[in-house]
Amino acid sequence: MAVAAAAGRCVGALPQAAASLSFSSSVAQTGAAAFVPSSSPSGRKHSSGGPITCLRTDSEPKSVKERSLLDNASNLLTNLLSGGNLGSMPIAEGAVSDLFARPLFFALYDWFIQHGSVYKLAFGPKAFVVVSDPIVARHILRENAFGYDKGVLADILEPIMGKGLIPADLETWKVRRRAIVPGFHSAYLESMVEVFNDCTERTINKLETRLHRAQSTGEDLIEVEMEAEYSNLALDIIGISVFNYDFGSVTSESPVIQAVYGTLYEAEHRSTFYIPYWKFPPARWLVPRQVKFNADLKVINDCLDDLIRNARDTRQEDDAEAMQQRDYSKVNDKSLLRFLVDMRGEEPDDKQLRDDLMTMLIAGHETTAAVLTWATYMLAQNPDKIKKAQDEIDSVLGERKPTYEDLKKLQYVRLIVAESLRLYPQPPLLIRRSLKPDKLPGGHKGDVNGYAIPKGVDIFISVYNLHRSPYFWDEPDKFMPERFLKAKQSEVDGWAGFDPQRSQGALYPNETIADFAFLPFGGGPRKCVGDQFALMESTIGLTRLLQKFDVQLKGKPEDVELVTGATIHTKAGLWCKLKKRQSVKSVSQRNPQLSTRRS
Ligand code: HEM
Repeated sequence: MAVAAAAGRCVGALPQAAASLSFSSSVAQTGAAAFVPSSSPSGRKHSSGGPITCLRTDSEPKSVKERSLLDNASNLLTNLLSGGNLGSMPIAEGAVSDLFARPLFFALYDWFIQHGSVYKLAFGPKAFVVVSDPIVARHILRENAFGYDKGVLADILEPIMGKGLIPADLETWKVRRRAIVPGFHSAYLESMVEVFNDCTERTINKLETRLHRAQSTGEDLIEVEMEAEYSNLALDIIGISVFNYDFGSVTSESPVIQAVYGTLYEAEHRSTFYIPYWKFPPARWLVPRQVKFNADLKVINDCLDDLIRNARDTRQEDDAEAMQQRDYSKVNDKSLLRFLVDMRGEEPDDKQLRDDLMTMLIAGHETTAAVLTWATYMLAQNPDKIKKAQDEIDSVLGERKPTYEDLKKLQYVRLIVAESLRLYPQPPLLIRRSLKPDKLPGGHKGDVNGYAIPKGVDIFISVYNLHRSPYFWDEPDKFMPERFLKAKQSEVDGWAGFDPQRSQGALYPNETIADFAFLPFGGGPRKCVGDQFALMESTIGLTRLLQKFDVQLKGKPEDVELVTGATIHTKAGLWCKLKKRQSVKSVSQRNPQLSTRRS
């Protein structure tokens, strides 16, 4: 199933009709979308050992002189209605028309370089603050985490995820987070390796079967749309591991799978559309896509309700600690749903459980598919990195599948996943709204007195800007998984620098190591609950692919267009050429350098 294409994913560029109707609320809406930088903003050159390719951009930011009446009117309105300046905070008075000519993400990066790490976006009557600095991000996400909620994002996601962790209000969040986090215990994660391997095996088998068929007609390669393959793989994994339901989407199609993709598509549409017309009750019956969305939601909810009922009927109540000690190799249903239902002392109602499952389905699916897609995209442009990863895989695994212990040794593959998340963070923006007045630190090159923030201000932490910041990364646009092996001294007051020693044994260079300059899974109390899970499944997916195949892009890197919803993905899929790898080297032929380094 060509998911991306079939779903007709929406594009970062915003609908013109909507744009002309209402600009003001649009930024709020689009804030939830991750705006994607295309090629090089402000003439900035992307380099990655090969080009880093993004959307083609057909226009440059407008100078003040070139702004239209609409641009000027919008900026005036902003200053009048949002109280003008937020103290000394720089204002990015962009041209409204810029937004419609190119993805906003470009503009957010340009303004970051122009105005600094914290600036106000002067579009429409509401104030939006864009943060591209680790010191400020650390304040919002960790030091004053409970001074903020999810704001716009929660508004958009609530109809789909209800009171699931992502959009949940603080009270609900505290209760559910306390219940869900213990579910990702080490015995569970270890047992999931088998699920990751089994699901990946289906994808590999499918590709090998296609390749054999091609070989019988004299071809030595196949062309595969990898984004769709990864999307199916991630869906199968999340179904089995979270609620013990096998979508079987790698090999088949079903109404439930269609409904899941339909719902994901709608979530994305809502995050990129200007006017929340779906809040207008008759839209439910009058707008065909809303009719379809509600039908899709019913299919999924019915399916989840069945699974919840079944789990309740077979409940075996136990303490969380006792469940964490279970011998998971003997447990039949290892899913998170089983854990949540069996746990003594937690009695969530069916609606809450359904919201939790739906949240995890959405949070854990597209993100993983996206990181695998961009890792493949970057690797395909860097054959030397493929070779290095394959040497590591051969050395650690030979031809067998990875175990939990092996994952620790597959360091280079894990760093490829991390580096792909640095260049293509999923989601590229974290969204918050201040619940009370706050004072943000000035951050690097900002006001030493900081910035006062009134209650109700919407904040976008641009993870994309953070991850590509020239102030915190050397050669920020270059694909260099090796970068994470070296410590980086800080030259910035208030930032502790990058130091792998700070979190020894971590599966990936986390926010502690990078002191919030690298936030692949967020940071603070609302950090991703599935970070280890996601890192492990992505590492296994990539390892198995590289173990079996050599990968090239089908077309030119620059032809792969980026679009965004909640994640950065491709407009027309990631078409690759897969060739069978020559058989794996024997142990004695392993790359001596690699063996030496490991010993
Ligand atoms: C590569 C894959 C993934 C990436 C890049 C990713 C990224 C993130 C990020 C950045 C956040 C923080 C959002 C914020 O602060 O606003 C988050 C939250 C979350 N993620 Fe993930 N995630 C991934 C996979 C998963 C998986 C596999 C699951 C579940 C099985 C999951 C479940 C969640 C949940 C429930 C939250 C909300 C946590 C809370 O608010 O307490 N994610 N994720």
